[in-house]
Amino acid sequence: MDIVTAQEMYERDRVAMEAAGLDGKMLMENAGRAVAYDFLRHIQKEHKIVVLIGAGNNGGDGFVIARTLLNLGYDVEAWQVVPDAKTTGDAEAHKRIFQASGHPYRLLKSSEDLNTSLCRADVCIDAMLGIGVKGRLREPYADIVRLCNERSIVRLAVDLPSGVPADEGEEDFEAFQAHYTSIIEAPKQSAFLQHTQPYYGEWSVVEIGLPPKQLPDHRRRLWGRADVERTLPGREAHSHKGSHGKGLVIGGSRLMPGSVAMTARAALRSGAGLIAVSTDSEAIPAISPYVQEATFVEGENGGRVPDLGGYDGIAVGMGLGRNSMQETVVERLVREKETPLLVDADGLYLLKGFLGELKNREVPTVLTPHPGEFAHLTGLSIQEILRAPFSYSKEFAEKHGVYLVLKGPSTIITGPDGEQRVDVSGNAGLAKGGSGDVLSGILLSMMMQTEHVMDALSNGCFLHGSTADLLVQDGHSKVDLLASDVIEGLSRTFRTFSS
Ligand SMILES: NC(=O)C1=CN([C@@H]2O[C@H](COP(=O)(O)OP(=O)(O)OC[C@H]3O[C@@H](n4cnc5c(N)ncnc54)[C@H](OP(=O)(O)O)[C@@H]3O)[C@@H](O)[C@H]2O)[C@@H](O)CC1
Ligand SMILES: [K+]
Repeated sequence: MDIVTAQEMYERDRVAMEAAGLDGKMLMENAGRAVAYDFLRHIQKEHKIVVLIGAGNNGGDGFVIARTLLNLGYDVEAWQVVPDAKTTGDAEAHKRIFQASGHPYRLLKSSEDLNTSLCRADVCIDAMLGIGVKGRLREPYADIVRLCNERSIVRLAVDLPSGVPADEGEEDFEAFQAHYTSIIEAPKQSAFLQHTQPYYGEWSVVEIGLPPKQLPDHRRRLWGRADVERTLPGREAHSHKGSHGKGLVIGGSRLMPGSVAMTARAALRSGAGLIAVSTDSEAIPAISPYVQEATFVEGENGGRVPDLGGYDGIAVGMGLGRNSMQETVVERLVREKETPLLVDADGLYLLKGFLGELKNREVPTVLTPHPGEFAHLTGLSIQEILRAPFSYSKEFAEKHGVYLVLKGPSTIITGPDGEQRVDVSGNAGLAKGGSGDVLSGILLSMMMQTEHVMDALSNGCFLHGSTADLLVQDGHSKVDLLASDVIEGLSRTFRTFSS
């Protein structure tokens, strides 16, 4: 499913109209009806429903929604919150159809009148502003949004909660706080940002009849279960351990043996054929009982860099430490040109001095920062990154020729050519030490089993997050879930794909 900016959404509508001969009124009818039927899951016949209608096309959708619900026998009061002269074009045409169907609407004169209606209502549908919003809400919208947010009422939003910008980059706004949003045709960037996503509540997407084959490909999409089903590699009957990749995990230290142990075990649990661990010799006794299947290479302790030949993939950085000897290891790995490399945690910290050399690598380099680590790599603040993660990821990945996995509740995976995928699986149970180490192991394993790196990374993120989701549905809670539980839970997720 594509993720769009406001501009890209307008472009899609334009293409649908030009290439397929659809017109704006038709699309509005499709949108309003699809949203109205989508809302039926959240409303009941005895509910009193208020539909708030703005001046633009989002308001036009509101007239279609109100008419559809009234035709179905629901108790609906339609409120146009702007003077009549403000509604024009397709929205005005649908207002006429609404009236011709025998339905009256109310015009907002004062917010007290509306407040009286809201006091009696059970459900409020926000069809005031959608992707056309610019800047902070003006009156009367700001006042109405405050009234709605204060009331204990079911709040449903059409396309976007009014006031929420469609695109990333905007921080100064006030908005309708929806319990549920019915998004038209494609989710907008703001459905995935930490500061805007909470305004959507739960959401899903309704289809309005745009011709999929003619639409521009903006190369930014949500990666879901169906995509994983399509691209996850199977296991051939005649395969052997060498067929699924021989990986090297470099990291861990005497005081931090667990991280690298989890990476190695997660890689094996997600299908890697062989895993070697290069670590401080003093850490080996702590790691080996946890991953009996791994072999060991005496590692960077004392400045020794392990022999890097013969591996299909290398992951470095988990529990590695940050001193000059470890920096030498990272430097050498960056200059090594034959093996795909994944860099995480301390490895990212040490990588900063060698960013300029990444472009020279001839095989994939994958960086897996959380926003704090990405801030260190870019010199930006965490807040700046969270405000515009799509743009900063794209800029960085293209500039350095790397794959970037920016971790978070919505993980953004960006390729060196700027393609982006978003994974929203997972839950707050993953906000614990060790989660990143486990993800690195899964990603290393996926990279060794799938030639298409974007698919490997997207699938790896999905396996990690959806395992955590499965575990909190059955057996665990978000409080007690440990990163190591996710490793052991991977088998359950794989079994859901086994056919
Ligand atoms: N064919 C299509 O395109 C389809 C579009 N569809 C639907 O249309 C929606 C997009 O419609 P849109 O472009 O008319 O924008 P919309 O969100 O209604 O807002 C425009 C109004 O907002 C006002 N306004 C702006 N900022 C403001 C502020 N800060 N505070 C207060 N007011 C502000 C602005 O006023 P102005 O600045 O012009 O005075 C103008 O009146 C989209 O989300 C989807 O729901 C579907 O029907 C499918 C087909
Ligand atoms: K809205």
